[in-house]
Amino acid sequence: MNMKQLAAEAAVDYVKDGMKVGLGTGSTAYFAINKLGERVKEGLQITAVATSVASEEQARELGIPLVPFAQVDRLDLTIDGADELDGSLRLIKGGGGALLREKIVAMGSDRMIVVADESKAVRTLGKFPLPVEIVPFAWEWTLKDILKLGCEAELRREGSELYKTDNGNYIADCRFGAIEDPAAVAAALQALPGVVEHGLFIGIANMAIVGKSDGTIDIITAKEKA
Ligand SMILES: O=C(CO)[C@H](O)[C@H](O)COP(=O)(O)O
Repeated sequence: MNMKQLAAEAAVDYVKDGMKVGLGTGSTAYFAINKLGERVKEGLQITAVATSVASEEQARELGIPLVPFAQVDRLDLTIDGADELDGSLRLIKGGGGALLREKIVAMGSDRMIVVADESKAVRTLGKFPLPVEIVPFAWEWTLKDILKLGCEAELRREGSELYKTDNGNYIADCRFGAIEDPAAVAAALQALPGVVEHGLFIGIANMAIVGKSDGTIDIITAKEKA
């Protein structure tokens, strides 16, 4: 079994009858949603919300019951991937462009389980360019502000067009190099008016399940959320 699938399916074991579940986005979350679909067909009773149009479509095709946000206050558990994770369960997310919805859903969940293959586990965040969602209005100014924070950054493209998120915004992919102080970078980005959200997830994940090439998994846990 591939490492992403291994991690994703192990995470689905934590989903129990009656839970409200957040569905992540990306190729690892894909395996989790697929497994959840199988378990729903076998009788598992859950409701779910999705973090992207793609995950919503996948869930709908599999018959996973989706609920409008208006009908749910908090989720029990979100399962989502990551582009990088460190030993303190700090994450870089947004490689798939869904970071804003992913952060809203993860922060509205009692628990977040991150699923990843072993290539995502790093000592220091920052090799993967940090995705930052920015509004299209005056994006040139916002990009200049981001560059002043000491990174190299460029707007993500999709073919000849600028990439647009499910929310109609742009993504600036920012190369800070090794991010020694993720909280400081997060605060600096959040202070910029054109920044909608950044892909640093700090103090949000409770557990990571990492699939390894030898067919085993590593589990990294953090303190429960306050
Ligand atoms: O943050 C994400 C999407 O916005 C994904 O979780 C992240 O990019 C990991 O993706 P994959 O599981 O395909 O490697």
